Amino acid sequence: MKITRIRARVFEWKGRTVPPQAHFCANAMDMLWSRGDTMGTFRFHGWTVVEVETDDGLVGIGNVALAPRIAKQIIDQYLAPLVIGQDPFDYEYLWQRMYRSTLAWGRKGVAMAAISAIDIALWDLMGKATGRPVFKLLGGRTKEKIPCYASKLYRTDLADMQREAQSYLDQGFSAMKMRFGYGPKDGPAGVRKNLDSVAAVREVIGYDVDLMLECYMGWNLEYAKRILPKLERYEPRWLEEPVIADDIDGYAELNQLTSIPISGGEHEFTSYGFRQLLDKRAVSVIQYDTNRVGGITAAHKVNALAEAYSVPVIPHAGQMHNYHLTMSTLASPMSEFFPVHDVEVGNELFYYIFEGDPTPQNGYIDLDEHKPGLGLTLSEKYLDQFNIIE
Ligand SMILES: O=C(O)[C@H](O)[C@H](O)[C@@H](O)CO
Ligand SMILES: [Mg+2]
Repeated sequence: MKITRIRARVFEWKGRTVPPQAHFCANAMDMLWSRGDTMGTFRFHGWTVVEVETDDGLVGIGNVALAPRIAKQIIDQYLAPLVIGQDPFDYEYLWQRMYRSTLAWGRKGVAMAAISAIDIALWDLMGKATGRPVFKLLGGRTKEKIPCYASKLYRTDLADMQREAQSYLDQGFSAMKMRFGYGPKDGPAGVRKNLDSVAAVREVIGYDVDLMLECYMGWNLEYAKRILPKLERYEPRWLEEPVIADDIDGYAELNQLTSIPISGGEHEFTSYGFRQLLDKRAVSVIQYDTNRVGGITAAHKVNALAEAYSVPVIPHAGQMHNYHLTMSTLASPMSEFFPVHDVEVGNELFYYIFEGDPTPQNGYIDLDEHKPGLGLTLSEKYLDQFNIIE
């Protein structure tokens, strides 16, 4: 089988979106003196869909959500020429070819996200060519079904957050993740508001349900050191991205500070990046996203590393490209799940572009072992609500 074409299209949402609310999620831009919508630069209202076509008519599907227009340019101008004419089963060679040819400016960020999209498509192709789901090519079924945690609970009015938390309990979830809305710039009053939001959710869900806390890089080391001890009483499953991804020593200091596990990795790339996090004991939970980290080829390597360090892998975002990694290794105990709702931050846009993602039943999802490849198709339902850039 030979690759004949790489088609990268940018899907830009033009449909209705939920207007941003102040303080709905702390983030790295909050550190800067700016007013208005600081989450604006962290919206995923565009997504690049990659289709790898072959000479026997099979088409593999990959995706990338980080800087989709730039990712498309990198794919079209640099990566496609490296893989066209090649055999998708030479995926390690092709991964090295894409990685080493862009090392001078790639390695992390959008170049690695672009490589991820092509790599995911290669694995989809290998599954389709062998008639097996991708997880059966990686390690097979390690779980009867995959536990998942409901992930939204953006910082809004506490009563609304309590109603949302209750709705996840009613759907059978026994784990959920909430977002903090305040950080260093908001002072002691912001600390109080952060603590009040955790108390409010705990009041509804009790302590027999896992609660994860998301900072999305919106704090700094000094602030995190002050608030962490105050959070211990709420027994969080983990505290996520308290500092920026480059502050690995800050992560390591926080991870040793209290009983609260520190998680991260959705903004880290390749097995080299995760080796650093693991060697420094910087995280107690690894959260790469397969459409960023280097695709399935890189994620599979990180899973092996994590297993050797006994650090669990709970990939960012759920979505099919991550579910196959979780199903195929004991190192990954569960998945994130973004509830389906109107387009807001944009993580949920995945459901408007693709069909095939499993719907949770009572807090679990399962993968169909009779569906070859990733098990995704492009949805026709919302095409009129996208501008598509060929
Ligand atoms: O862990 C997550 O789900 C991410 O940090 C979210 O995608 C981010 O958008 C903040 O909610
Ligand atoms: Mg996160």
